[in-house]
Amino acid sequence: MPETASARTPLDAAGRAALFAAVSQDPGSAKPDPILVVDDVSRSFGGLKAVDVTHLEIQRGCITGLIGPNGAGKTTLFNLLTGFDRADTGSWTMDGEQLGRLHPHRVARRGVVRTFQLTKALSKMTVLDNVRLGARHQRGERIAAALLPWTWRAQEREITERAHELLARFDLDSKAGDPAGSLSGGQRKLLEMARALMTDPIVVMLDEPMAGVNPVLTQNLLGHIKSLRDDGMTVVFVEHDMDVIRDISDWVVVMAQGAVIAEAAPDRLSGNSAVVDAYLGSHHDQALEFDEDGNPIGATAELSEALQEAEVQTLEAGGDLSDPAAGGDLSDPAAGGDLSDPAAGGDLSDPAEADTSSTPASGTQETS
Ligand SMILES: Nc1ncnc2c1ncn2[C@@H]1O[C@H](COP(=O)(O)OP(=O)(O)OP(=O)(O)O)[C@@H](O)[C@H]1O
Repeated sequence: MPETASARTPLDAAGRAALFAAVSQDPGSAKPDPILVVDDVSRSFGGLKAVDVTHLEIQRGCITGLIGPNGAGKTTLFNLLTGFDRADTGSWTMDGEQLGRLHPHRVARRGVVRTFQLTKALSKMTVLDNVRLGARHQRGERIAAALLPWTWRAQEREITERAHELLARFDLDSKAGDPAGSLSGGQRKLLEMARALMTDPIVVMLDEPMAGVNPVLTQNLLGHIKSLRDDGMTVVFVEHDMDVIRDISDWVVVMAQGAVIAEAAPDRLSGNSAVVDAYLGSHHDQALEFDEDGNPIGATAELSEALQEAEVQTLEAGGDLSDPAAGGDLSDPAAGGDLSDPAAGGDLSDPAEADTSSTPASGTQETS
């Protein structure tokens, strides 16, 4: 049996920062105490190599954010590591033990669980039963146990008690008897987390836990994710919102086109040229998108955020944004800045050289 997460002492913020102080930003960088280690994992769909990760180490007891443009391979990597899909090549270990090619419930028994981008709550089943389902295959598979009613009855009782505890933890206890389909999007995310915790996991992988969640519940969810780390668990999560990434990640891994292309502490991300290149590269032929108030949305928001960060870092580093002739206004899409040619506006991959100052509108909103 794996060591349970609750048996481990969590690190405080200073301890976590110290852990990463000497870690390099190179893709695949070594961590002081990796819990998950991935080697040469690849997965293709037809001619498309969705995942092609040479080496990746996930630090124990911390929150690692996994970011990357749409289609970068983040969900596919989650699927591979948790047994929901089969890798073409490669291996990965948890605490030195091979996890590759195990079925999801066996991966869960080794202590690695995941949640899904689209929540899988069975809508007609009660909230309580959905959480109880998380305990499937936990211990009840053994034939001897199944033949002894008092054994499984005791186990059923334990499972129900644990499910109630978790529902209380995630503020869902009052909904225990309701059909899961009646929950809001955010409450379903909480339900997913409660279900994932039924096996007392060591590593929790959350696929876009904030997607579709209203801002009030987002804060609540963030608190819950931090509490997993406080309980000694290792968390890996996929997220698009950079504010969320900065708020809760101890370390960030960046994927693009299937590969890990960079790693960094969250406050160093925007200064990483590979990261800015990946976002620019992936969006160069997409139309920019704004809501009716002119605020960037979707991929455009990610791009805008990366560029604004580059701008801030340039200023902090004593750079000069004052020469309008040198570049378009990349921080204010409403001004009609042309993102098509980074070279024309200074090198955005290098904040020290970037010039993101204002110019008159050029009129285009295409990045191609
Ligand atoms: N079952 C599948 N069949 C065919 N192609 C797939 C399949 N699953 C994923 N892909 C493709 O693999 C690539 C990586 O997809 P994946 O969903 O892992 O990316 P992602 O980084 O999670 O993207 P997003 O942020 O949009 O969720 C994409 O081009 C996707 O279309």
